[in-house]
Amino acid sequence: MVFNWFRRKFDNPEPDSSKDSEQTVESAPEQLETPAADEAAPEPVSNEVATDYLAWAKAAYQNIQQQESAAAQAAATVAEEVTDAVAPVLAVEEATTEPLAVAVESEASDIEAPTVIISDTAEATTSDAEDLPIWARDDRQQRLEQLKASAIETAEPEAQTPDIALDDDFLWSAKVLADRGRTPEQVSLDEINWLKKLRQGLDKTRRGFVNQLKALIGQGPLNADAVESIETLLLQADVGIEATDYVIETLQTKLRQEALPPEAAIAYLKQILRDLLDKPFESNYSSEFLPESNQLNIWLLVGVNGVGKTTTIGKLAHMSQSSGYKCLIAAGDTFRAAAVEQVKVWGQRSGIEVIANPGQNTDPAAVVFDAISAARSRETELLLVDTAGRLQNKKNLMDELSKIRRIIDKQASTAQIESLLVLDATLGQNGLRQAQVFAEAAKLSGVILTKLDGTAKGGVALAVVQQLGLPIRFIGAGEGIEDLRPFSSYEFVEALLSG
Ligand SMILES: Nc1nc2c(ncn2[C@@H]2O[C@H](COP(=O)(O)OP(=O)(O)OP(=O)(O)O)[C@@H](O)[C@H]2O)c(=O)[nH]1
Repeated sequence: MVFNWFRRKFDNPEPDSSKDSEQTVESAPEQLETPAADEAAPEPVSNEVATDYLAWAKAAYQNIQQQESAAAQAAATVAEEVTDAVAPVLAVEEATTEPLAVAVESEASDIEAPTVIISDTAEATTSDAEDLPIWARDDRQQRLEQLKASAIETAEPEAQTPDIALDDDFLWSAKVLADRGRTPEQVSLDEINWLKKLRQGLDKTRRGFVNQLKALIGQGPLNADAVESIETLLLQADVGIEATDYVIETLQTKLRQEALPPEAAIAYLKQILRDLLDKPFESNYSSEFLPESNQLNIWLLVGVNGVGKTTTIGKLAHMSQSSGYKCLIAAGDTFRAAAVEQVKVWGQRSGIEVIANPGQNTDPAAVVFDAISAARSRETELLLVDTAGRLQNKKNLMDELSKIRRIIDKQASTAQIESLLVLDATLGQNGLRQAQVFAEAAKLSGVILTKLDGTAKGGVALAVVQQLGLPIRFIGAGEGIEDLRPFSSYEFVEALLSG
């Protein structure tokens, strides 16, 4: 099923401290999370709440099954049509066509209605209730059993098994979407898969500091020792000095005014983090970030070598194409010959054309010039420009980037231009140092944070926004083509603190 990642719609926008609490699952309006700053409410803990979320997740799960079945059916129908179309030829060339017909048929039968599996991890994770998020505790095991009994569809013996499991990750992802006002009918497998990935990606950061942080904050009003410990934890997770000071001061002010019960204190902390991540939207930047349809958008990706620019171009191209935009890639990293090949491979994966100059060390600005002309003649909506990360010295790199940017501004003055700095989360604070230089050469307008999977430095997202004043537009949490998605402060903070 095609899912437009740039136009995700939520009834509950990302919570904002100036707004009232928002309604969550329709059937349980009293179970509100994401409370307003001044009326932080506890996370839902009662059995009924967990039951409602489970019921919601089950409905979403069944909906996804249906979507996947329908998609498989549609694919099978197409394959059948291909078989039919091939049939007349078969009659003429009997000897050679028989194997072909078999091949087409087997392709069709490969795409049968999906089997749904309930993962064993659901059981495994319930063995230690203390490890579970609050919303998922209590008699969850029992309810999961009931769900299994009612939700599983019997597998066709030879049917293909898709990657759907009603496990702990699914339930957590479903809750995040439910809290934003989604109905079970609006949930796509793509979103569930991404949220799972995000949650898993932030696992190290969560284990490293968030659990200790929660324990400290949950103790009630902060004394000097607790403040010092929280500061240390935040700095260890690479949240940075400025963002750490902001978090501590805001938290302390609140806790001085009123004693918040542990869950309310955590909810308030979430609010502080979201506000910090969304701060750029208060001034120069729109919270919406998407290519404008039916016109040329140019996204220039810059950053030092190895941070993941080329990979990110490939993932962005795939996501944009599958969200319905006409895309083109400019292979502007002419410094590293392999980078051109690498970006071509990514282009091939999604059937997206790559404009490149076959010569080595050619002028990247010339490639960009050609790509803009090609984009115009092909009515491209999104042109993604890869750039080099390493030149002989910093001055060369910056001169080259300035030149590329000048060409874009001149040749495509009516295009929507975005200049995105790609930062590697595993580098933490160190990665931020180059940002200023790039800001001047490329006129940065946003950040893409890569490699959030497998790092304990996920807190760097907060440092990025606080120190650079730029919004994070996308985050990468894996090497796969679907492992990059638009950034949502709500989802990020939930994965960080309640995953
Ligand atoms: N785990 C993980 N690896 C990533 C992610 N994004 C990129 N990578 C990996 O990071 C490595 C470097 O990625 P590239 O895309 O080549 O980096 P680059 O910035 O284009 O590098 P240069 O072309 O040298 O400037 C590759 O092995 C990628 O697979 C991510 O989100 N998670």
